Amino acid sequence: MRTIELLTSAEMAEVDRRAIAAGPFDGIGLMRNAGQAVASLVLARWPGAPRVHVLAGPGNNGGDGYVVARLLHESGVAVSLWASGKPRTGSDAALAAAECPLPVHDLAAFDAEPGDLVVDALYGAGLSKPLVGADARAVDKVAALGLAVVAVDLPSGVSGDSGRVLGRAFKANLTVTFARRKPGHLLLPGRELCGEVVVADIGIADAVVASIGAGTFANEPELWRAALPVPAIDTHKYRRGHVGVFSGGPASTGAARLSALAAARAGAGAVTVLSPGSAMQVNAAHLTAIMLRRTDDASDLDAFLADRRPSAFVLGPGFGVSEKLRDFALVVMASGEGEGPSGVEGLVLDADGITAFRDDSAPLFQAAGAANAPALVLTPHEGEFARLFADLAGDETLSKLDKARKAASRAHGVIVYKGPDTVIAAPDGRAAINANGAPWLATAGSGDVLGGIVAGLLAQGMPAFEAACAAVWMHAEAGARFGPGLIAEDLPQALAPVLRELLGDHAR
Ligand SMILES: NC(=O)C1=CN([C@@H]2O[C@H](COP(=O)(O)OP(=O)(O)OC[C@H]3O[C@@H](n4cnc5c(N)ncnc54)[C@H](OP(=O)(O)O)[C@@H]3O)[C@@H](O)[C@H]2O)[C@@H](O)CC1
Ligand SMILES: [K+]
Repeated sequence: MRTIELLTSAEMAEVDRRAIAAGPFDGIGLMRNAGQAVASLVLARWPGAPRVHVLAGPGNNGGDGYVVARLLHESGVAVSLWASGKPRTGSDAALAAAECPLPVHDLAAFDAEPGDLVVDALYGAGLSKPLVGADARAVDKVAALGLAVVAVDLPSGVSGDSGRVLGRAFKANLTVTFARRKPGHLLLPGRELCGEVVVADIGIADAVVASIGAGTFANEPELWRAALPVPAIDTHKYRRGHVGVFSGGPASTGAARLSALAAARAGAGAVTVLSPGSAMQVNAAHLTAIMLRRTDDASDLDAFLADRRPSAFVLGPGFGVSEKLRDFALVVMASGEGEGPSGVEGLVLDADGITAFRDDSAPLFQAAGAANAPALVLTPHEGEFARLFADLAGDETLSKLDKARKAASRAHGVIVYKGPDTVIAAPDGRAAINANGAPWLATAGSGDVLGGIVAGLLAQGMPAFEAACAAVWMHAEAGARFGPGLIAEDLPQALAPVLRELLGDHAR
């Protein structure tokens, strides 16, 4: 089971409540199902483990652990059961503990042999403080012995909401979670500590999950595939959208050309590099399918908007932090003023396009909030995010997900907060976490390509949140498939097979 909603701990608790109210399983019923799912995976994946150590905490995560211990014991596995704290009288966990015939050892005395397996059922959704004392010692001992770990719901110490480690955490080989994944399974460092994540069906109906109206998703094609632009048979190039990419001066034109190529590969019917006069020659020497137009000031841009009806822009890559950049951005964002929409679907601001607004973002964000304004998409990496949203970046209480959401709401735009766990957030509160990235993507010019893909999709009328999510996924997928040796120039070409697969029958 792998559906794309991600549930916070509060949402998961509410799902549990509603599932129990709807039946057929009560709390202990769900817990037995959860324990059964974990025990089955342990038996299937580690059939030869000489001994399984189940570490059980005081809450329902520990309750799952008592079920696992009992089922493995009933299957003939040698099981040692170690407890940290006691289940509360009358709780489901207390019932599960009462059903388990094994002796309970104090976790403080935890010991194991190399080759044994650990089932970590100390803390899950209810993690509320750092692991200390016997819990922390157990983490260290397991690491020192190099034991394989199966985590129940989450590796203990990892926050399901933020992916952060509270004090110390287990590093699992396999994490078995229930009903849906949680943000902490995708956000770093949580994702790395989970190992493989399996989502087990414990009898909670999809309709119950849907009733929560979760707004956080794993960024997978299911989220946006239906919104991908599909060219009609009778299409012509301008109906497939026209992207304008602003070029920097003569010594820094490459970034814009990378964006332009990527926009074209993402399906824009036409792409124009808007170049300062001083860089016309160098751009002309390097462009073939991409058009070129001299654009020195706001009146040149106005003329382009009027003559060529562009539908999306990329501004920032290689441009230089300047007053001119701010002017251009505000001209594009104001292009929706007047009677009806202008036909400009969106503006992607990347790199210098973000930095240029560091000291005065209000006019940009205000323009983005106006009726009929083109969609604003900002694609900051961590450093750029901190320049534009210093207060959010420095707030230790916020997860990366929270930060991106708050920034999107403030900017009235879509935020693509880049990194190995890129978060895409929309001003309406939706957010997605990307997890198909690869280290090869961390290469100069990679971000320019991403900006171009977003604009290429926007230009074809794809809604901004979906366009940003699709672009992030496609960019990562193309990079991951290319693998070692990847440079940014390879990425636009590498998009083609990814797009072909996504479009399926529409690609023919
Ligand atoms: N029907 C259901 O609901 C189902 C739930 N399921 C399972 O339940 C899990 C959630 O259970 P849960 O809410 O009881 O939270 P859990 O993670 O066990 O921890 C809470 C306890 O630990 C304590 N504690 C926390 N951190 C601590 C620390 N660092 N050091 C020491 N103590 C610490 C905390 O103390 P407190 O915060 O109250 O002081 C409290 O006593 C979920 O992950 C899934 O596995 C499945 O069975 C499916 C059906
Ligand atoms: K756990």
